[in-house]
Amino acid sequence: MGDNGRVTVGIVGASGYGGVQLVRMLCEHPNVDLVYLGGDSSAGKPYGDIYPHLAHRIDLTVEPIDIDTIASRCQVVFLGLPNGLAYKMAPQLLEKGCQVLDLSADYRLTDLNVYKDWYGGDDRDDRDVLAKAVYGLPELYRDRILETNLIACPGCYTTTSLLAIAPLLKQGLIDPDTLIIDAKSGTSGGGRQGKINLLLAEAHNSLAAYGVTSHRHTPELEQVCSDLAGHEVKVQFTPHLIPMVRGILSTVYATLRDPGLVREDLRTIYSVFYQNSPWVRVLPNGVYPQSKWACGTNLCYIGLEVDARTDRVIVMSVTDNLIKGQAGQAVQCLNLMQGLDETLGLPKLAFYP
Ligand SMILES: NC(=O)C1=CN([C@@H]2O[C@H](COP(=O)(O)OP(=O)(O)OC[C@H]3O[C@@H](n4cnc5c(N)ncnc54)[C@H](OP(=O)(O)O)[C@@H]3O)[C@@H](O)[C@H]2O)C=CC1
Ligand SMILES: CC(=O)N[C@@H](CCC(=O)OP(=O)(O)O)C(=O)O
Repeated sequence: MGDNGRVTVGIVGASGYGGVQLVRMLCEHPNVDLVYLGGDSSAGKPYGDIYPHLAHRIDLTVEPIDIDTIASRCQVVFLGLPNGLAYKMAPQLLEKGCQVLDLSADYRLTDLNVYKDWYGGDDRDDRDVLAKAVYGLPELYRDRILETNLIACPGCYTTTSLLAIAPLLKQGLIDPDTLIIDAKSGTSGGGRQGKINLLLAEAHNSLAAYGVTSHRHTPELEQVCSDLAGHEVKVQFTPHLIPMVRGILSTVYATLRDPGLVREDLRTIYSVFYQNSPWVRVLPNGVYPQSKWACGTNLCYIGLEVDARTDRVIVMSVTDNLIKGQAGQAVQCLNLMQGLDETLGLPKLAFYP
């Protein structure tokens, strides 16, 4: 941050869903000067032509991606690009002194061989840079985020699910082998670029699982769950596409080690765990979260239940996949990296009732 208390920021991939949420929030951020928007097919277009509802607020044109230009103007750069592009840009930006927040998966997996198994990128060999990346989930890694210049922003399913699971694993309350994550996402989770399954005609009035046993968020979930548990954890993760635009509901099931625990106990444990986390709300007993409550906000709402008949805990967690699940969480990390209050510039109130 400059001596004037302001930070110059650029967004690469500004035309995408993550990009436009970043623009929306950073335009209103009290410490940010948005000075660069970059893109590929959108380069050369005034931003207000791509998103006319923002034309009155932002007067920038999307520029071709040029590292020297970006580094000469920006102290901080957000990369909102498809997987496999950030690792080709981030090392040069870091070298030139920028802080980088990558919204893609490129820096999330700490083992490059695991990354290559799930994402490809056989030419990739940037282990030194990868070693500097910090997983950008502030509720779990706040201290480390304060000390890095490279943030690997988590995926939307992983953010929502890990916030539901973390207290259980960190405190050894469940048998990790029994962990099942059943998650449901709106279609904006697939981004703005056309895909047949995301068409209204395909997704409307329908509900289906996909990536069963093979979704690429599985190794990301297992990496963080293993870190939290202190030993290797395998996760059964099943995502579903549901006919709505924004939001994720993640329902987590696991067997409790102590069958004597009741939901009041767990609620106390969760409330203490998240007492310094302004973006996590643990709901009162018997209240289960609805995805619309988080829509448009950086909040994650968590509801808890215990089934005394099966000795299982059931944790339900909701976020807006584009805000806490993506762009909002990145802004939360920016705030921490700049020594600012982590709530600055982030939406708190949902669109809906
Ligand atoms: N959508 C979601 O809910 C979440 C997404 N993510 C991740 O965040 C990242 C961005 O996602 P999202 O915003 O949904 O993506 P979108 O598909 O909406 O946007 C992609 C952006 O990348 C740019 N782009 C595409 N190809 C290239 C290229 N070859 N060179 C340069 N720029 C390119 C596009 O620019 P142009 O239009 O100019 O071509 C566009 O601005 C992805 O890695 C995604 O996996 C993470 C969490 C949640
Ligand atoms: C509904 C939908 O398609 N969702 C996306 C998840 C978006 C995301 O977080 O992807 P990254 O890990 O690549 O950043 C998917 O399942 O691929």
